Amino acid sequence: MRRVVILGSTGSIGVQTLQVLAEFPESFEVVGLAAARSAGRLAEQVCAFGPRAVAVLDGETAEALAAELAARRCSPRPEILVGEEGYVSLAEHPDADVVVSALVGFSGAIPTLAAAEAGKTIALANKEALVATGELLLAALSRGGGRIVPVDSEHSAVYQALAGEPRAGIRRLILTASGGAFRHLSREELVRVTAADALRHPNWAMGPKVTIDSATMMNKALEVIEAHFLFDVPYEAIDVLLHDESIVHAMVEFQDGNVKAVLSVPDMRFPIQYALFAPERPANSFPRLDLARVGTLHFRAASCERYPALCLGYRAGKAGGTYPAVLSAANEVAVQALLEGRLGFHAVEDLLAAVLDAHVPVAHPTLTELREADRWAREEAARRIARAYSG
Ligand SMILES: NC(=O)C1=CN([C@@H]2O[C@H](COP(=O)(O)OP(=O)(O)OC[C@H]3O[C@@H](n4cnc5c(N)ncnc54)[C@H](OP(=O)(O)O)[C@@H]3O)[C@@H](O)[C@H]2O)C=CC1
Ligand SMILES: CC(=O)[C@@H](O)[C@H](O)COP(=O)(O)O
Ligand SMILES: [Mn+2]
Repeated sequence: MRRVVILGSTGSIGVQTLQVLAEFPESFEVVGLAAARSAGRLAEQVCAFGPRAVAVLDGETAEALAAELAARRCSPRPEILVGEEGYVSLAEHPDADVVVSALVGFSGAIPTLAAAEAGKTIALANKEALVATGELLLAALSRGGGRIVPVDSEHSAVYQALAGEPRAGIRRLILTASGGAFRHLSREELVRVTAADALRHPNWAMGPKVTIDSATMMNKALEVIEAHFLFDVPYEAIDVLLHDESIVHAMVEFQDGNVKAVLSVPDMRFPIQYALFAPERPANSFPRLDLARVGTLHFRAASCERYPALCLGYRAGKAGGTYPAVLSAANEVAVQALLEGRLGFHAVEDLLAAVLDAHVPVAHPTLTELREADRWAREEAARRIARAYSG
C-alpha cells in the first residue's frame, strides 16, 4: 500500500492522478489533497477518497470547503490546513510515502523542497519548482534520502529509457515538442493570435499555464532545464525535436548509436502511473497505442528563429544561478498578462529576454536569494508590461 499526498489535486494532473489511483484501489491510500480555491471540486474529492488532511490557499476557501463538506455529509472530515504552511505540512506528512507535486508555477517550490527534505518519493509534475530551485532541491533530496520520479511526459520517457543504463553510455537526450497551438503559423502571423487560440493545444488537454507555454515553446525551454537537473546531463547534450503527434515523448541516443524511445498515446495517466509505481508496471484499462492506425509519425528540427523562447531556456540554463528562476517567474507574469489580454502573444519572448538582460545574478543562491530573485523578476516583468501597455 502506497500512501499518497497530491498537491494540486483539483488541476489537470491532480484529477488524472486520482483517476490512476481509482484504477488501483488496493494499492493506494490518499493521505492528503491540496488545491488553491476550488472548494467544490476538492470537497468531491474528499468525499470520494477520504484523506486525513487537506490544504487550501486561504481562510475564505477553508470556510467554503468546510461548508461544502458539511452539506455533503461525508465522513470522517479531514483536517483543513491553510496557505503555504498548510501545503508544506502535507508535503512532509509523516504518514505519506509519495508526494505528487502538481501545483503550478513557483507556488509549488517550497512544498516540493519540504517533501524532498522529508525523504519522500516525489512524483514531479511541477517543473517550475525544479527549474527555480534546481541545486537546492537536489541537495534537499540527497539530505532527505528520497527520490524524484518525473511525471512530465518527456522526462518520464527519458527516465524509463535510462533505467539500467550506465551514465557513461548516454550521448544525448532528445525531448519532443508538439510545436503548440501555432505550429502551422509563421512568426509574422503571430501578431494576430489571441489567448483563446493559444489555449487550443493540438494534442493534450492540460491546465492553462502549461498550454500557453506549449504555444510559446517556453514549456520546452523549462523542460530542457528540468532535464538538465533531473538527469545531470549538460545542455549541449539535450536536444529538442518537433514531433506533430506527441506519441514519441522522448528519445535517448547512446554512445554506440543505438536510440531508445518511449511511446504512448498522449495521455498523462501513463507517466503518472509510472511515477507512482516505478519500476513496476501493473496492467491498466487506459487506451492502447495502435501504430498501424496512426500510420505516420512526423519530425522536424526546432529553430530559435521560429521559437526564440526555446533558446532563452538554453541561455538561462547555461548561465545557471538565479537565471532559471528569473526566466520562469517572468514567464508566469507574462502568461497571466496574456490570459488577461494585457500582453500580445508575439511580445512574450522580447519581454522575457529583457528581464534576463536586466537581471543581476547570484551564482549559487540560497532559498532567500531565490525568493528575492523570483520577487524581482515578477516586479520587473509587470513593470515592463504596464509600461508597454500604457503606450
Ligand atoms: N496538465 C498536464 O498535462 C501537464 C502538466 N505539467 C505540469 O504540472 C503542473 C500542474 O499543471 P496542471 O495540472 O496542468 O495545472 P492546473 O492549472 O490544471 O492545476 C493547478 C493546480 O494547482 C493549484 N494552484 C494553482 N495556483 C495555485 C497557487 N497559487 N497556490 C496553490 N495552488 C495553486 C490549482 O488549484 P485550484 O484548482 O484550486 O485553482 C490546481 O489544483 C504544472 O507545473 C505543469 O507545467 C507537466 C506535464 C503535463
Ligand atoms: C504532456 C506534457 O508533458 C506537456 O508538458 C507537453 O509536453 C506539452 O506539449 P508540448 O510542449 O510538446 O507542446
Ligand atoms: Mn512535457
